[in-house]
Amino acid sequence: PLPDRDRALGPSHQQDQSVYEERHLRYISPLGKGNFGSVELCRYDPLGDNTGELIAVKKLQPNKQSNLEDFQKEINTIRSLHCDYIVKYRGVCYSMGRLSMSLVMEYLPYGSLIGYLEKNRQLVNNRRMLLFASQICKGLEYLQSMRYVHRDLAARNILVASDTLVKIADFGLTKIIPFDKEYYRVTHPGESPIFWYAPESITESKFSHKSDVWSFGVVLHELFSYCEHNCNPKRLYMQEIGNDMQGLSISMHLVDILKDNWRLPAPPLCPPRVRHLPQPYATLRVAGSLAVRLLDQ
Ligand SMILES: C=CCCn1cc(-c2nc(Nc3ccc(C4CCNCC4)cc3)nc3[nH]ccc23)cn1
Repeated sequence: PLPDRDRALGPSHQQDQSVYEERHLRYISPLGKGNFGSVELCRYDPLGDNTGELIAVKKLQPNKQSNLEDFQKEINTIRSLHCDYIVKYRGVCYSMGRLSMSLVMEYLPYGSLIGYLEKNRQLVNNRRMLLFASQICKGLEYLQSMRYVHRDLAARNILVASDTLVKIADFGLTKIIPFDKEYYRVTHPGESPIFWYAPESITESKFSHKSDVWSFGVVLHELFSYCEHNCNPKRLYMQEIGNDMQGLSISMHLVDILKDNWRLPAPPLCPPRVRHLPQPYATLRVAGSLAVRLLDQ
């Protein structure tokens, strides 16, 4: 491609580009589905010569129960986040005469952590796994410093920027904790990823920094299971709950076994020093420093 100086949009202009014109957006391929929308790979090519940058564009799913208001909250959330371990906001693209809008983000070439671990299992050793875990910790710690609760932390929502960098993505369920409280209570649980939820999130719809730390624990399990689909959290919990549903809802069965202190079994390949992490670490700072200390061993 042309050297930066010859491109109409210099790197600095591209960096703080905030409005993308739909007419210069070239659709390339689908990237995935998130909360409230689908994400596509596009090239923003104002010169029309294929030298434009690759971007990830999240479009609002028109039919789903989501609405433009929630999507705008998601855009405001991601726009306010500036952290190496959180996917970067690039701007917005209006269409249908500002009636509809899309969220433009940096494109992370390696995709979600699930696909990456399944494909690169040999490449990723425990040291690399702990590096990823410490990066997710740092991203979550930054979110906590901004009084955000992510509420949907799971390997499917972690993206891989390179062989040594992962980032937290998809802020569709993220909420700000009110200044006078320690938690956020959700009114409409919607389609909840209950197998990543802390007990109080299931029983009282309460979400806090501590419930995000619980979900981080489930992500650690996914990491050290290499995201193998036959030992993902949902499958392991459903096996433990058994098929004797006795009419009780799955979430009530799940809360029962958690209250009986049943926990996801440590993955077979999980190194002993990670297996016996002190339970439960109260804050991410502890979790993060644990991961870093384990790295240095
Ligand atoms: C967060 C999860 C829910 C929503 N979501 C977000 C994205 C997303 N993806 C990517 N890159 C990407 C790169 C390659 C592949 C491929 C596809 C074909 N098969 C192999 C893997 C997939 C994704 N960059 C992004 N930037 C901002 C968002 C975003 C995708 N889904």
